[in-house]
Amino acid sequence: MTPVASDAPRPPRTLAGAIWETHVVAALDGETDLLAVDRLLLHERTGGVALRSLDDAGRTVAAPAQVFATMDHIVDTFPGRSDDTLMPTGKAFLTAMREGALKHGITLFDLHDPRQGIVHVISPEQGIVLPGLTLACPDSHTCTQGAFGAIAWGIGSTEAEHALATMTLRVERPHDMRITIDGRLGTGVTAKDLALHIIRRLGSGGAKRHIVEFAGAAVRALDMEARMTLCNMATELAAFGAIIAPDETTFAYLAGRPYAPEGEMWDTAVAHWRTLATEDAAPFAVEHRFDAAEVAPMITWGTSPQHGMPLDATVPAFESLDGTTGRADYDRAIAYMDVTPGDRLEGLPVNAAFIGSCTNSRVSDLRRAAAILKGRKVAPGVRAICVPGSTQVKRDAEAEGLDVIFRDAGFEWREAGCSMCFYAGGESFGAQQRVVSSTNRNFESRQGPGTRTHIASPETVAAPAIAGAIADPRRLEPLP
Ligand SMILES: CC(C)[C@H](C(=O)O)[C@@H](O)C(=O)O
Ligand code: SF4
Repeated sequence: MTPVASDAPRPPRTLAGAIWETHVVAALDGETDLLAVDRLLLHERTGGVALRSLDDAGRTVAAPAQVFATMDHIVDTFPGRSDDTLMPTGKAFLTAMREGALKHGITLFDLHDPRQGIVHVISPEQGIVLPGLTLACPDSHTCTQGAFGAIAWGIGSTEAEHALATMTLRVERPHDMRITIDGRLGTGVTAKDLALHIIRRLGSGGAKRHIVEFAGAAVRALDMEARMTLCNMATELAAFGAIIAPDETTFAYLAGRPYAPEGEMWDTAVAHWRTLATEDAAPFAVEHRFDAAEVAPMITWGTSPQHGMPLDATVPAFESLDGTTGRADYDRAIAYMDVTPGDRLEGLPVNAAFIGSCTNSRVSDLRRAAAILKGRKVAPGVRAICVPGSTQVKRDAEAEGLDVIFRDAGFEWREAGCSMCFYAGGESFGAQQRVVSSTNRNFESRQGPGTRTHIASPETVAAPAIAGAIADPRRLEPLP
């Protein structure tokens, strides 16, 4: 028999393209594939709704062992927390999640479970996300988990219901984008600063319908927690997903995690994971290149993550934004944030500082903030809060004594959850309050009606907490 076309050399593939291909169950119409989903993650804010609706339709969960759920978005994070939510009318979400998980045999990391925490923090921590997998979750920051070399993307509740019932999803094939970051980040410059730098340049819609592969020497040099911060912020580029090729850093992080393979299975898995990389000459629809040496500590001045600026710069004039923000949006952002074009942000008094969220609440984030807080005190009148991303992070931080540093400085030390990253938790800083925050979104009223949010790295949040005004962590008053 004449050999068929499969003997023809296969065109080179991108990392995301290769993982995608191995998960196609059926090519549907046009650009849409039916994709196998290896892991489905749920949280109480959207997951309970999906489970209820599945029940109402008389369907069951296809593969409960591949579905994991947590309580994070609306849980009480006050010390010694109640078994409840601070969100008015929120109780129903918790109940639906609990009942649904129990009924369908889904593993739930409930309140008071040592594995509880923000979904994108606990999945890596537990070894649920692994290189080469597809992972979906009804939450927009799911691309955080692409840091492990997985295709991880956010879905809606209706899609979550479909995935629960079939472990497949209809997905429009995203395009490949590569963002290469050459060189090395400077001292005191973090993955968060890098992300804000990229978003400022490409705009908040800059990666729409793309899977962004982060590559280059500066990315290889990041530890897993920093890689997660970078991939997390790809959501603010409107990316479908973000991905980083797995390497020794990835394998070292995953080894021994509860749901990671063990023994011979681990060796087989790592041998496969080592093959997961973009092939030479694989085509990308879009390529961007950045020089890590040009990245400075960043902070946002406006109401979109694309409104970033170097911490020591001045609030940009409209004309300098190169068309990424329209005039009306610019004027509105300036008015809402009560900042003045041409002025520095440094020295602007703040009312609160928040360290937390799936972007920057892992132990390395808390460690770096604590290094600034050690021996110092939060300025009078500033409300300072630290919310570890998971109960495990909290315990690890406490084992190192970080909680003592935060508390001695005058920070509240909370239980794990999304907390004041967004208002749905039911707690707010208040109208016109200026907050520096290690979170990912500075939208109007994101942290409560009228609250003004400046996003930055944990160290750039710690410094204003001490100074009482926006301040550069590299230039704080020296300790006596
Ligand atoms: C509530 C949830 C669906 C939402 C999201 O999808 O991202 C939240 O996590 C957020 O960060 O705004
Ligand atoms: S920490 Fe914030 S951004 Fe992350 S999942 Fe929770 S609410 Fe969304």
